[in-house]
Amino acid sequence: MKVLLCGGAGYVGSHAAKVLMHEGHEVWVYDNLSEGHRAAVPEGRLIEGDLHDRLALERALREKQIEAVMHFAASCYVGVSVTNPAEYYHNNVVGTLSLLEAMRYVGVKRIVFSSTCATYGVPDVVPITEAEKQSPINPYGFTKLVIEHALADYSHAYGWGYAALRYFNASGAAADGTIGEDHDPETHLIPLVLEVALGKRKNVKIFGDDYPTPDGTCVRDYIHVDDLAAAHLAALEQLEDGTQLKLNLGTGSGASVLEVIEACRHVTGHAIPAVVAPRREGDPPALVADAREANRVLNWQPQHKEIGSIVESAWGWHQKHPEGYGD
Ligand SMILES: O=c1ccn([C@@H]2O[C@H](COP(=O)(O)OP(=O)(O)O[C@H]3O[C@H](CO)[C@@H](O)[C@H](O)[C@H]3O)[C@@H](O)[C@H]2O)c(=O)[nH]1
Repeated sequence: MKVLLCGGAGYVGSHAAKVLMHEGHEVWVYDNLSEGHRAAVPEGRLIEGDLHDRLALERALREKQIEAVMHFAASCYVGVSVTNPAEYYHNNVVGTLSLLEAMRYVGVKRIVFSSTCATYGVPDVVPITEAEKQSPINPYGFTKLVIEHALADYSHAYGWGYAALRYFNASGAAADGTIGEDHDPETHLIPLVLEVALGKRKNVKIFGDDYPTPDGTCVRDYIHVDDLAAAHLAALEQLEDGTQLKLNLGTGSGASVLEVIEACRHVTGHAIPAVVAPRREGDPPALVADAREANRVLNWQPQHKEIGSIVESAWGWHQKHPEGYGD
């Protein structure tokens, strides 16, 4: 299938591109990437452009005869979304509507959308099923939920087939060490902890140790980025007119901030000093997926089930690329 990956030079998108190409799909990456991230895009597959440039998107869809879109491009920091919501509504809502309009004009009716467990807010029941109420507690989660609603409406009105994949915490790096996680600025826990191991930071801050969790620190469901990529492929292959998939992508088990730091100490052999800091605004105490629906519908199982193996793959990338993509 001919597939356009919006934001395909980013962390999850680049891993999905690799998996799709491996399975014989024709991949095009549409991205307004930074110089260094060119290394994350397969040779000759890049179309440079902005999500807000609807005409450029239409051109890409038409010229490459795209049959389906995967949409990864978004601002994705929970904390920043609280302090700078304007950026989040602009990029994640306005930008995505521009993409959906371009698809509508050109007649592309299949989309796999990167949604998030942040759409659930503070869940009533953990592990979280897809039946949980969606009541985000930060702007990031709201912007993703808005698009989930738009897709349901587009599917109903225009017959689109879509999958909203609610990622839990994407982590790890490709097994061959060629691509990995490099955000600017970096705010994600695992890369930050590994930067301490690399000597790039003095210590890691633990954002709150007084949460109602077993050790007082926040619990998250860390899912390997290659497992996310495999789920995208499976979802793409299921899309038909009117398909509506809303699925949690997680492993089904959680790790606390302290457990992640401990796993990093074990894998790297470094002491990794940690200091307790105040809670970060917008953080729910525990987010763990009930991923049985995705396992069933996509016939998909995560291969990495332990935080240790996820950290190992991330450490492989960080050791080889201490400056990330170098920009
Ligand atoms: O220096 C740090 C960074 C993070 N944390 C904690 O570590 C956990 C994980 O944080 P982070 O890696 O920033 O991920 P989340 O805030 O959980 O958000 C990620 O996971 C979401 C789903 O929950 C995705 O949708 C977002 O895109 C992605 O940023 C949270 O409890 C943070 O409070 C720290 O204690 N210290």
